[in-house]
Amino acid sequence: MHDLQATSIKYQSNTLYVLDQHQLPHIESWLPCESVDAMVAMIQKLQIRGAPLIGIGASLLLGHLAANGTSAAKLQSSAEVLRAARPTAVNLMNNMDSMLAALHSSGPAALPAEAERLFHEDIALCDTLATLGAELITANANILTHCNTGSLATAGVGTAIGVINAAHQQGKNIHVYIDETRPLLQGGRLTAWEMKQLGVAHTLICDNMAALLMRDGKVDCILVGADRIAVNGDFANKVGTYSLAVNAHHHNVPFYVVAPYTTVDVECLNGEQIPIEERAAAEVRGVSSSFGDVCWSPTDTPVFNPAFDVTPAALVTGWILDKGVFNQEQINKGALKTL
Ligand SMILES: CSC[C@@H](O)[C@@H](O)C(=O)COP(=O)(O)O
Repeated sequence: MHDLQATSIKYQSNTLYVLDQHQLPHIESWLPCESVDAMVAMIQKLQIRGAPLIGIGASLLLGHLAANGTSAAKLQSSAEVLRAARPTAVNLMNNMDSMLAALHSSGPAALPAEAERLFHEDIALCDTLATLGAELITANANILTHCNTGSLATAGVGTAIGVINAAHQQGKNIHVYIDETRPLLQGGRLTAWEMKQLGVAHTLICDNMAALLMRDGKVDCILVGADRIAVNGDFANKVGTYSLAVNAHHHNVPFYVVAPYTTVDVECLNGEQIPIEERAAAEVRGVSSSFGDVCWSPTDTPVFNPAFDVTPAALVTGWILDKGVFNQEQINKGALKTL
Protein backbone atom coordinates (compact mmCIF):
# COMPACT_ATOMS: atom_id res chain seq x y z
CA MET A 1 0.00 0.00 0.00
CA HIS A 2 1.17 3.58 -0.65
CA ASP A 3 2.20 5.87 2.19
CA LEU A 4 -0.68 8.10 3.37
CA GLN A 5 -0.82 10.94 5.86
CA ALA A 6 -3.74 12.63 7.58
CA THR A 7 -3.92 14.50 10.89
CA SER A 8 -4.75 11.47 12.99
CA ILE A 9 -3.97 8.43 10.82
CA LYS A 10 -1.00 7.58 8.65
CA TYR A 11 0.45 4.69 6.70
CA GLN A 12 4.23 4.64 6.52
CA SER A 13 6.64 1.91 5.36
CA ASN A 14 4.04 -0.87 5.56
CA THR A 15 2.79 0.18 9.02
CA LEU A 16 -0.53 1.77 9.98
CA TYR A 17 -0.37 4.37 12.76
CA VAL A 18 -3.16 6.02 14.74
CA LEU A 19 -2.76 9.30 16.65
CA ASP A 20 -4.00 8.36 20.14
CA GLN A 21 -6.96 10.72 20.63
CA HIS A 22 -7.48 9.42 24.15
CA GLN A 23 -4.30 11.26 25.13
CA LEU A 24 -4.85 14.50 23.22
CA PRO A 25 -4.37 17.41 23.59
CA HIS A 26 -1.51 17.10 26.08
CA ILE A 27 0.28 14.08 24.62
CA GLU A 28 0.72 13.46 20.88
CA SER A 29 1.46 9.77 20.56
CA TRP A 30 1.28 7.67 17.36
CA LEU A 31 0.37 4.03 17.98
CA PRO A 32 1.12 1.28 15.44
CA CYS A 33 -1.91 -0.86 14.64
CA GLU A 34 -1.10 -4.33 13.28
CA SER A 35 -4.18 -6.44 14.00
CA VAL A 36 -7.97 -6.49 13.95
CA ASP A 37 -8.08 -6.92 17.73
CA ALA A 38 -5.86 -3.84 18.17
CA MET A 39 -8.04 -1.76 15.83
CA VAL A 40 -11.26 -2.86 17.55
CA ALA A 41 -9.76 -1.95 20.95
CA MET A 42 -8.61 1.45 19.64
CA ILE A 43 -12.05 2.17 18.17
CA GLN A 44 -13.82 1.17 21.39
CA LYS A 45 -11.47 3.24 23.54
CA LEU A 46 -11.93 6.21 21.14
CA GLN A 47 -8.20 6.36 20.45
CA ILE A 48 -9.45 6.55 16.89
CA ARG A 49 -12.88 8.17 16.66
CA GLY A 50 -15.28 10.23 14.56
CA ALA A 51 -17.72 8.60 12.15
CA PRO A 52 -15.70 8.93 8.93
CA LEU A 53 -12.34 8.16 10.52
CA ILE A 54 -13.30 4.85 12.16
CA GLY A 55 -14.48 3.64 8.74
CA ILE A 56 -11.24 4.79 7.10
CA GLY A 57 -9.10 3.27 9.87
CA ALA A 58 -10.80 -0.12 9.61
CA SER A 59 -10.51 -0.01 5.79
CA LEU A 60 -6.80 0.86 5.85
CA LEU A 61 -6.16 -2.00 8.27
CA LEU A 62 -7.94 -4.44 5.94
CA GLY A 63 -5.95 -3.07 2.98
CA HIS A 64 -2.75 -3.52 4.97
CA LEU A 65 -3.64 -7.09 5.95
CA ALA A 66 -4.51 -7.96 2.34
CA ALA A 67 -1.23 -6.45 1.11
CA ASN A 68 0.59 -8.70 3.58
CA GLY A 69 -0.89 -11.97 2.44
CA THR A 70 -4.03 -12.45 4.58
CA SER A 71 -6.45 -14.91 3.00
CA ALA A 72 -9.84 -13.95 1.56
CA ALA A 73 -11.67 -15.95 4.25
CA LYS A 74 -9.75 -14.20 7.04
CA LEU A 75 -10.33 -10.78 5.45
CA GLN A 76 -14.05 -11.53 5.25
CA SER A 77 -14.27 -12.45 8.94
CA SER A 78 -12.05 -9.49 9.89
CA ALA A 79 -14.37 -7.07 8.08
CA GLU A 80 -17.30 -8.51 10.01
CA VAL A 81 -15.51 -8.09 13.35
CA LEU A 82 -14.46 -4.50 12.50
CA ARG A 83 -17.99 -3.69 11.32
CA ALA A 84 -19.30 -4.48 14.82
CA ALA A 85 -16.68 -2.48 16.74
CA ARG A 86 -19.05 0.46 17.36
CA PRO A 87 -22.76 0.34 16.55
CA THR A 88 -23.92 3.88 15.75
CA ALA A 89 -21.69 5.48 13.10
CA VAL A 90 -22.80 3.96 9.80
CA ASN A 91 -19.63 5.05 7.97
CA LEU A 92 -17.92 2.02 9.50
CA MET A 93 -20.56 -0.33 8.08
CA ASN A 94 -20.68 1.48 4.72
CA ASN A 95 -16.89 1.33 4.36
CA MET A 96 -16.76 -2.35 5.37
CA ASP A 97 -19.44 -3.04 2.74
CA SER A 98 -17.28 -1.30 0.10
CA MET A 99 -14.25 -3.34 1.14
CA LEU A 100 -16.24 -6.60 1.06
CA ALA A 101 -17.68 -5.75 -2.37
CA ALA A 102 -14.11 -5.27 -3.66
CA LEU A 103 -13.04 -8.54 -2.01
CA HIS A 104 -15.93 -10.48 -3.56
CA SER A 105 -15.52 -9.03 -7.04
CA SER A 106 -11.70 -8.98 -7.34
CA GLY A 107 -10.16 -10.82 -4.38
CA PRO A 108 -7.68 -9.67 -1.69
CA ALA A 109 -5.42 -7.92 -4.21
CA ALA A 110 -8.13 -5.26 -4.68
CA LEU A 111 -8.28 -4.22 -1.02
CA PRO A 112 -5.24 -1.93 -0.72
CA ALA A 113 -6.47 0.18 -3.64
CA GLU A 114 -10.04 0.23 -2.31
CA ALA A 115 -8.84 1.39 1.13
CA GLU A 116 -6.75 4.12 -0.49
CA ARG A 117 -9.74 5.14 -2.61
CA LEU A 118 -11.92 5.49 0.50
CA PHE A 119 -9.19 7.55 2.21
CA HIS A 120 -8.88 9.96 -0.73
CA GLU A 121 -12.64 10.06 -1.23
CA ASP A 122 -13.15 11.19 2.36
CA ILE A 123 -10.67 14.03 1.86
CA ALA A 124 -12.54 15.15 -1.26
CA LEU A 125 -15.96 14.84 0.45
CA CYS A 126 -14.76 17.02 3.33
CA ASP A 127 -13.50 19.66 0.88
CA THR A 128 -16.87 19.74 -0.88
CA LEU A 129 -18.77 20.04 2.41
CA ALA A 130 -16.49 22.88 3.49
CA THR A 131 -17.05 24.81 0.26
CA LEU A 132 -20.83 24.34 0.29
CA GLY A 133 -21.24 25.04 3.99
CA ALA A 134 -19.04 28.14 4.11
CA GLU A 135 -21.45 29.88 1.72
CA LEU A 136 -24.05 29.83 4.51
CA ILE A 137 -21.79 31.51 7.06
CA THR A 138 -22.17 35.26 7.35
CA ALA A 139 -19.37 37.70 8.23
CA ASN A 140 -18.67 38.05 11.96
CA ALA A 141 -20.82 35.00 12.77
CA ASN A 142 -20.75 33.38 16.18
CA ILE A 143 -20.99 29.64 15.54
CA LEU A 144 -21.66 27.02 18.19
CA THR A 145 -20.42 23.45 17.67
CA HIS A 146 -20.52 20.18 19.59
CA CYS A 147 -18.12 17.25 19.93
CA ASN A 148 -15.24 17.09 17.42
CA THR A 149 -15.85 17.02 13.69
CA GLY A 150 -12.53 18.16 12.31
CA SER A 151 -9.37 16.67 10.87
CA LEU A 152 -9.18 14.41 13.93
CA ALA A 153 -12.50 12.82 12.98
CA THR A 154 -11.97 12.41 9.22
CA ALA A 155 -9.19 11.88 6.70
CA GLY A 156 -9.70 15.45 5.50
CA VAL A 157 -10.54 18.88 6.92
CA GLY A 158 -13.61 17.59 8.73
CA THR A 159 -17.34 18.11 8.43
CA ALA A 160 -18.73 20.91 10.66
CA ILE A 161 -15.20 22.05 11.52
CA GLY A 162 -14.30 21.89 7.82
CA VAL A 163 -17.07 24.45 7.19
CA ILE A 164 -15.83 26.58 10.10
CA ASN A 165 -12.27 26.49 8.79
CA ALA A 166 -13.34 27.39 5.24
CA ALA A 167 -15.32 30.40 6.53
CA HIS A 168 -12.27 31.41 8.57
CA GLN A 169 -9.99 31.04 5.53
CA GLN A 170 -12.37 33.29 3.59
CA GLY A 171 -11.72 36.05 6.15
CA LYS A 172 -15.24 36.07 7.58
CA ASN A 173 -14.00 36.94 11.06
CA ILE A 174 -15.96 34.19 12.75
CA HIS A 175 -15.90 33.12 16.38
CA VAL A 176 -16.72 29.63 17.64
CA TYR A 177 -18.32 28.55 20.91
CA ILE A 178 -17.13 25.01 21.68
CA ASP A 179 -19.37 22.76 23.78
CA GLU A 180 -16.99 20.80 26.02
CA THR A 181 -19.08 17.67 25.24
CA ARG A 182 -19.41 15.57 28.35
CA PRO A 183 -18.75 12.81 29.14
CA LEU A 184 -15.60 12.29 27.06
CA LEU A 185 -14.85 15.96 26.40
CA GLN A 186 -14.23 15.77 22.66
CA GLY A 187 -15.02 19.50 22.49
CA GLY A 188 -12.84 20.59 25.40
CA ARG A 189 -9.91 18.37 24.45
CA LEU A 190 -10.04 17.96 20.67
CA THR A 191 -12.03 20.80 19.12
CA ALA A 192 -10.28 23.34 21.37
CA TRP A 193 -6.94 21.88 20.14
CA GLU A 194 -8.03 22.05 16.49
CA MET A 195 -9.39 25.61 16.75
CA LYS A 196 -6.08 26.73 18.21
CA GLN A 197 -4.14 25.00 15.43
CA LEU A 198 -6.40 26.57 12.79
CA GLY A 199 -6.19 30.04 14.35
CA VAL A 200 -9.97 30.37 14.68
CA ALA A 201 -11.20 32.62 17.52
CA HIS A 202 -12.98 30.41 20.04
CA THR A 203 -14.44 30.14 23.52
CA LEU A 204 -14.91 26.91 25.42
CA ILE A 205 -18.19 26.46 27.31
CA CYS A 206 -19.76 23.70 29.39
CA ASP A 207 -22.64 22.04 27.54
CA ASN A 208 -25.20 23.49 29.93
CA MET A 209 -24.23 27.08 29.00
CA ALA A 210 -25.36 26.90 25.38
CA ALA A 211 -29.02 27.80 26.00
CA LEU A 212 -28.02 30.94 27.87
CA LEU A 213 -25.84 32.10 24.97
CA MET A 214 -28.72 31.51 22.55
CA ARG A 215 -31.14 33.41 24.77
CA ASP A 216 -28.73 36.35 24.82
CA GLY A 217 -28.48 36.42 21.01
CA LYS A 218 -24.83 35.38 21.04
CA VAL A 219 -25.16 32.41 18.66
CA ASP A 220 -25.85 33.02 14.95
CA CYS A 221 -25.89 29.37 13.93
CA ILE A 222 -25.11 25.87 15.13
CA LEU A 223 -23.05 23.42 13.07
CA VAL A 224 -22.76 19.77 14.06
CA GLY A 225 -21.67 16.51 12.43
CA ALA A 226 -23.53 13.21 12.29
CA ASP A 227 -22.88 9.54 12.91
CA ARG A 228 -25.89 8.26 11.01
CA ILE A 229 -28.60 10.04 9.02
CA ALA A 230 -31.90 8.24 8.38
CA VAL A 231 -33.70 8.81 5.07
CA ASN A 232 -36.33 10.99 6.77
CA GLY A 233 -33.53 13.36 7.92
CA ASP A 234 -33.45 12.33 11.59
CA PHE A 235 -29.84 11.90 12.63
CA ALA A 236 -27.70 10.53 15.44
CA ASN A 237 -24.78 12.56 16.71
CA LYS A 238 -22.84 12.92 19.95
CA VAL A 239 -25.16 12.99 22.96
CA GLY A 240 -26.16 16.58 23.68
CA THR A 241 -26.86 17.42 20.05
CA TYR A 242 -30.60 16.90 20.56
CA SER A 243 -30.80 19.38 23.43
CA LEU A 244 -28.87 21.90 21.33
CA ALA A 245 -31.43 21.45 18.53
CA VAL A 246 -34.37 21.91 20.92
CA ASN A 247 -32.78 25.06 22.31
CA ALA A 248 -31.96 26.35 18.83
CA HIS A 249 -35.57 25.82 17.76
CA HIS A 250 -36.85 27.67 20.84
CA HIS A 251 -34.49 30.60 20.23
CA ASN A 252 -34.85 30.64 16.45
CA VAL A 253 -31.16 29.88 15.85
CA PRO A 254 -30.38 28.15 12.50
CA PHE A 255 -29.26 24.57 13.12
CA TYR A 256 -27.25 22.72 10.43
CA VAL A 257 -25.95 19.17 10.21
CA VAL A 258 -22.87 18.62 8.04
CA ALA A 259 -22.03 15.12 6.72
CA PRO A 260 -20.84 13.18 3.66
CA TYR A 261 -23.03 10.59 1.91
CA THR A 262 -21.08 7.86 3.74
CA THR A 263 -22.98 8.91 6.90
CA VAL A 264 -26.41 8.34 5.31
CA ASP A 265 -28.11 5.00 5.99
CA VAL A 266 -30.55 4.32 3.18
CA GLU A 267 -31.85 1.26 5.06
CA CYS A 268 -32.80 3.34 8.07
CA LEU A 269 -36.20 4.96 7.64
CA ASN A 270 -36.17 7.15 10.74
CA GLY A 271 -34.23 7.94 13.89
CA GLU A 272 -35.96 5.25 15.94
CA GLN A 273 -34.13 2.64 13.86
CA ILE A 274 -30.66 4.03 14.68
CA PRO A 275 -28.82 1.84 17.22
CA ILE A 276 -27.40 3.92 20.06
CA GLU A 277 -24.20 2.81 21.78
CA GLU A 278 -24.26 2.76 25.57
CA ARG A 279 -20.89 3.12 27.24
CA ALA A 280 -19.27 2.42 30.60
CA ALA A 281 -20.62 3.94 33.79
CA ALA A 282 -17.14 5.14 34.78
CA GLU A 283 -17.26 7.75 31.99
CA VAL A 284 -20.14 9.51 33.76
CA ARG A 285 -19.06 8.88 37.34
CA GLY A 286 -15.83 10.72 36.57
CA VAL A 287 -13.17 10.99 33.89
CA SER A 288 -10.48 8.67 32.61
CA SER A 289 -7.81 10.25 30.45
CA SER A 290 -4.17 11.19 30.13
CA PHE A 291 -4.67 13.56 33.06
CA GLY A 292 -5.72 10.71 35.32
CA ASP A 293 -8.66 8.63 36.48
CA VAL A 294 -11.11 10.49 38.70
CA CYS A 295 -14.38 9.24 40.18
CA TRP A 296 -16.37 12.00 41.85
CA SER A 297 -19.62 10.14 42.48
CA PRO A 298 -20.05 7.18 44.85
CA THR A 299 -18.33 4.36 43.00
CA ASP A 300 -21.58 2.41 42.56
CA THR A 301 -23.88 5.28 41.52
CA PRO A 302 -26.29 4.02 38.82
CA VAL A 303 -25.53 5.64 35.47
CA PHE A 304 -27.17 6.19 32.07
CA ASN A 305 -24.51 6.74 29.39
CA PRO A 306 -25.74 6.78 25.78
CA ALA A 307 -22.90 7.94 23.52
CA PHE A 308 -25.30 9.49 20.98
CA ASP A 309 -28.79 10.93 20.72
CA VAL A 310 -31.16 11.38 17.82
CA THR A 311 -32.22 14.80 16.58
CA PRO A 312 -35.55 14.76 14.70
CA ALA A 313 -35.58 16.24 11.21
CA ALA A 314 -38.22 18.76 12.28
CA LEU A 315 -35.56 20.61 14.32
CA VAL A 316 -33.02 20.87 11.48
CA THR A 317 -32.71 24.01 9.36
CA GLY A 318 -30.49 22.44 6.71
CA TRP A 319 -28.53 19.30 5.84
CA ILE A 320 -25.14 20.27 4.38
CA LEU A 321 -24.23 17.20 2.32
CA ASP A 322 -21.69 16.68 -0.43
CA LYS A 323 -24.51 16.71 -3.01
CA GLY A 324 -25.73 20.11 -1.85
CA VAL A 325 -27.56 21.87 0.96
CA PHE A 326 -31.05 20.46 1.55
CA ASN A 327 -33.99 21.97 3.41
CA GLN A 328 -36.83 20.18 5.18
CA GLU A 329 -39.10 20.24 2.13
CA GLN A 330 -36.46 18.54 -0.03
CA ILE A 331 -35.72 15.95 2.67
CA ASN A 332 -39.46 15.25 3.07
CA LYS A 333 -39.67 14.67 -0.68
CA GLY A 334 -37.02 11.92 -0.33
CA ALA A 335 -33.77 13.72 -1.25
CA LEU A 336 -31.75 11.37 0.96
CA LYS A 337 -33.06 8.25 -0.79
CA THR A 338 -31.30 9.12 -4.02
CA LEU A 339 -27.86 10.25 -2.85
C1 LIG B 1 -17.10 14.18 11.42
S1 LIG B 1 -17.44 13.52 12.89
C2 LIG B 1 -19.20 13.44 13.18
C3 LIG B 1 -19.47 12.64 14.39
O1 LIG B 1 -18.78 11.42 14.30
C4 LIG B 1 -19.08 13.37 15.67
O2 LIG B 1 -19.88 14.51 15.80
C5 LIG B 1 -19.30 12.44 16.83
O3 LIG B 1 -20.38 12.34 17.35
C6 LIG B 1 -18.15 11.60 17.23
O4 LIG B 1 -18.42 10.77 18.33
P1 LIG B 1 -17.23 9.94 18.94
O5 LIG B 1 -17.89 9.13 20.04
O6 LIG B 1 -16.23 10.90 19.46
O7 LIG B 1 -16.69 9.05 17.85
